[in-house]
Amino acid sequence: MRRAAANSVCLRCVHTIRSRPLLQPSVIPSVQPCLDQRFFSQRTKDRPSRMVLADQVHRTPRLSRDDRKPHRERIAGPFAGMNRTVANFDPNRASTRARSGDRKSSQEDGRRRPQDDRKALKMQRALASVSYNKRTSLKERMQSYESFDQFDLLPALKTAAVDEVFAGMVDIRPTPVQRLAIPALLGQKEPGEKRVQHEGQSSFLLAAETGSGKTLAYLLPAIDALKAAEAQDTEIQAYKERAEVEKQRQKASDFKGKPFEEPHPTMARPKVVVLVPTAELAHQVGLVAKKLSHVVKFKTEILSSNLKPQQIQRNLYGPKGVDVVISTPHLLASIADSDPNILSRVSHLIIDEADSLFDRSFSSVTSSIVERSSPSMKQLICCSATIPRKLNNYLATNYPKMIRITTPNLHAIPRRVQLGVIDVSKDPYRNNKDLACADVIYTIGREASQHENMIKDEIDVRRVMVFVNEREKTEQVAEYLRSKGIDAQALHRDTPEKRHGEILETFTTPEPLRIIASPNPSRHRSLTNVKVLVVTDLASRGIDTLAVRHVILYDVPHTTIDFIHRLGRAGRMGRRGRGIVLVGNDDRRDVVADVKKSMFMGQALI
Ligand SMILES: Nc1ncnc2c1ncn2[C@@H]1O[C@H](COP(=O)(O)OP(=O)(O)OP(=O)(O)O)[C@@H](O)[C@H]1O
Repeated sequence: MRRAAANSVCLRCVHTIRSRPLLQPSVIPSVQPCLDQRFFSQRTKDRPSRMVLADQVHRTPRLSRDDRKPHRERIAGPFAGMNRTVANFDPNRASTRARSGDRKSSQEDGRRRPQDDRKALKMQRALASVSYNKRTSLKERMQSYESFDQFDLLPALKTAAVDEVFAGMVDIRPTPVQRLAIPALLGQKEPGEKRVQHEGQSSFLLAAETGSGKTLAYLLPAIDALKAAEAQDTEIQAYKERAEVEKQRQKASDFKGKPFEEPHPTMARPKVVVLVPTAELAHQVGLVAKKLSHVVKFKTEILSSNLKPQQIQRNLYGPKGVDVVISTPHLLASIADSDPNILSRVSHLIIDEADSLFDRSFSSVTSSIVERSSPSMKQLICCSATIPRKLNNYLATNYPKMIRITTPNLHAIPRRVQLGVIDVSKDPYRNNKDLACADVIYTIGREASQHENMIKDEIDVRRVMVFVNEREKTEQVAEYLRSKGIDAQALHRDTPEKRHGEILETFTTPEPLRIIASPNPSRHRSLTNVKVLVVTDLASRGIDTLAVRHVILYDVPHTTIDFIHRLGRAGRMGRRGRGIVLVGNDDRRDVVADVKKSMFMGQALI
């Protein structure tokens, strides 16, 4: 039977022959010249008795001309053109100067970089630049710290990070910003070495790409310093001793006195203060701090405008004291107005999203907190994924000795995030951005259902964020999407604060989201496997949307800074992501083209 089957094999089809490894050419009487002769000659010569592992797995096989075309290019729709191996920007857009510069540089000096022709971005000049030499030298420095064990942190703090923050994760290594920042903030020179204590005040800038683990990079050394100071604080030690004596006394069966109610010396006097621009971010950073405090004992309070004044009062002035406060600047400044001593013990002041907090709407209030904390402050840490030129100049003027820690990929959107551009002025959208947006979301849903992960009757749900420039637009777009059967919610500053956390939770939880597949799909058109959040920049900064793979930029962002933060909600912590920009007639196509080009080249935005 096998012989008969072998004779009938189409000899042009190598796959068929390969899929029958027992088939030998000797049993095929009519071997045609179109067969891959090497395949057969090798098999007859060596006749391996068992399968052997390929030794050229690292090499991409040479493909035939047709196969070389990337898969994405062949599909129509919003994702067409992604995953390219060549850039699809127009080479004619390069300025004549840049083109001649290119030629000259390649002729005269092969090592010289070609001229940067991203004209539209140059006009904006929003971001401060970091030289490429600096970026390369950083890469070398980062190699040295390969595990959290090499940091001179309290052992309990390392355990807390691994067991609580990274619970369930394997092969945990510090991220680039953690490799650079943790030793610098600790005062540690080499891996495994003990730190050198610095006297006086020092300031740091932590600048690293979105989703790169900046929160732990500043929290771990700050908590470490907090615990070290606590161990040396005679007032706190004396309090602990009194509390212990009282505890033993109360354990006695004949105890009749009052319980120990002496307020802790740290009551309303935190040592670590983290300032963030939004209540949502305060909550997120607070959760990380609370996870650490499960192992290393310290008290964290999250102050946000969601809380009633009585609650804030109770939390800050509770008898157990407070070590770490995470707050928005306005709220903390208003508390400091009524209790000027609240900032009197601050040793570590961290300004997360520093470019926002030193921007117009926040700068005076942020500066007032810096000033009030200054007498006791040991470290001022400014942290951001984007350093605008304005902030750069401000810091250079006010903190000339600031230690600047920047990662090699600062201001670059990771290459694992792909950018697709849809021209909504063309068919089939004809300037209907809403329709284009719904179409993209349906494509995401369809694509997901093609490799659906069906567990019992459940299906995986994709989470998509849609960014708009104006808050009115969030409701409008969400309503349109809902009318098309898409599960969309809007979030903006006027959304009741209590609902913010609830709405965001779907997008911030890293757990896979599954829903029960309906056995009788509704006759109305509806998309069940995608959840959409239409939002303004309220959710573009810091919010850790690990599960989001798709970001739709409904409006073209005003600056490269907004591009970085909005696209930064996808592709976090080494994951892959996709951004889709909807470009209309009134939008800056040149800016979008430059951003796309930069992303393709892996260059920093400027
Ligand atoms: N060393 C690590 N290994 C794996 N995951 C990590 C590591 N450090 C942090 N993470 C996780 O990475 C995610 C992103 O971290 P984080 O929110 O600190 O990023 P970020 O740099 O502050 O981003 P953004 O600029 O957007 O605010 C979090 O879920 C965090 O738990």
